[in-house]
Amino acid sequence: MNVLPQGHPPFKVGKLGVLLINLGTPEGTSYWPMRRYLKEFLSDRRVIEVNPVLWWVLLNGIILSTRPKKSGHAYEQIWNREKNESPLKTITRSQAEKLAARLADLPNVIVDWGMRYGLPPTAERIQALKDQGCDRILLFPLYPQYSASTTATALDKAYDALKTMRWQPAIRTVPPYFDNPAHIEALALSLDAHLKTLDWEPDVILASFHGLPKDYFMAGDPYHCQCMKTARLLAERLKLPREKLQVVFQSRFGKAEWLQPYAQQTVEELPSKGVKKLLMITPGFASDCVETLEEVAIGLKETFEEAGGEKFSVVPCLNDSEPSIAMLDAIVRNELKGWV
Ligand SMILES: C=CC1=C(C)c2cc3[nH]c(cc4nc(cc5[nH]c(cc1n2)c(C)c5CCC(=O)O)C(CCC(=O)O)=C4C)c(C)c3C=C
Ligand SMILES: [Fe+2]
Ligand SMILES: [Fe+2]
Repeated sequence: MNVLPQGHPPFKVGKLGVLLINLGTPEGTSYWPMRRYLKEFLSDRRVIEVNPVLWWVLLNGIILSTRPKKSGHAYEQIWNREKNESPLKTITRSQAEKLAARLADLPNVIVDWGMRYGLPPTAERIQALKDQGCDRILLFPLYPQYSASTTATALDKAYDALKTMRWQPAIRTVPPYFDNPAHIEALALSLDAHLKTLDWEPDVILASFHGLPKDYFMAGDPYHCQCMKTARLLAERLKLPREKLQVVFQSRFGKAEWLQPYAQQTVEELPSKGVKKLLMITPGFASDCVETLEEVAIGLKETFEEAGGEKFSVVPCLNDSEPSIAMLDAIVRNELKGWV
């Protein structure tokens, strides 16, 4: 125990924090919670890079009056009613809890989780770790592939919080893990396990990643290349022929060109090319969310069936599965070297 001179302010040190940071999610599906979430998200200059004055007018004049209703409807379909929260939040919390249990043999490690947008805020969780005596913190943005619109903004937000601290903890950040063997292995195990639950063999497996405006790619964002590499390594690991595992990009927002091929268009065209049995996997999402559970599992299923497809299934994201927690555990232990 520290013996402090009289009048010395109390402090705690000697612990190590691991903070999982996910994107964030609305607190409810009705207009105001949806609007609050979308406003914070879509006001981020890392996400929307268009002219700020023009964007302010568009966002406040049009998007925030129409999008909350549309998105709220999508969240309604997938809401975790038992906990009254979005699945992204339920899953991220569980990932942190299970990771903490896996790391229990490491003395002094505290695992926590926070969100870039909404609750719990990253700043609050960094402060909570600091208050518990974490003088070293490993920040772990839960995005396998790096993008300025996800990884960088999550870290910016953490640095904003550090800027306000008199006594900052030492910081490490987890690099993107798109090609980490533990990640590829977890994806392969989950795809294999899912295939075993089907009584049919897919004609094609579509790996669907969240899209990004093409301009961001042209400006040097490595996201596209990292997605392609994840898909290639997964196909190689499973010894799948090249044409069996195809890459598409989903969730296009707005009218600008995004990374192609578009998921919606590809899924619509596949049945006319003889693909009647389709399996989808979403290796860019660490946790199931509205984009995988509603857009893919509900929306793209409908698209495929309406276009003449017969069988459709989606592999769940890695979530809090055993292979996923084993992967997080391996990544964290590697990044903590020299600290533990
Ligand atoms: C221009 C807008 C957007 C960019 C760029 C963008 C990049 C991007 N997003 C993810 C991961 C997720 N996005 C999610 C939801 C979501 N994304 C956008 C817009 C952009 N994303 C919006 C408006 C929304 C909200 C839902 C909607 O209104 O459609 C989510 C899900 C969150 C949840 O609560 O479930 C994730 C995850 C990545 C990986 C990415 C860039 C590579
Ligand atoms: Fe997004
Ligand atoms: Fe590339």
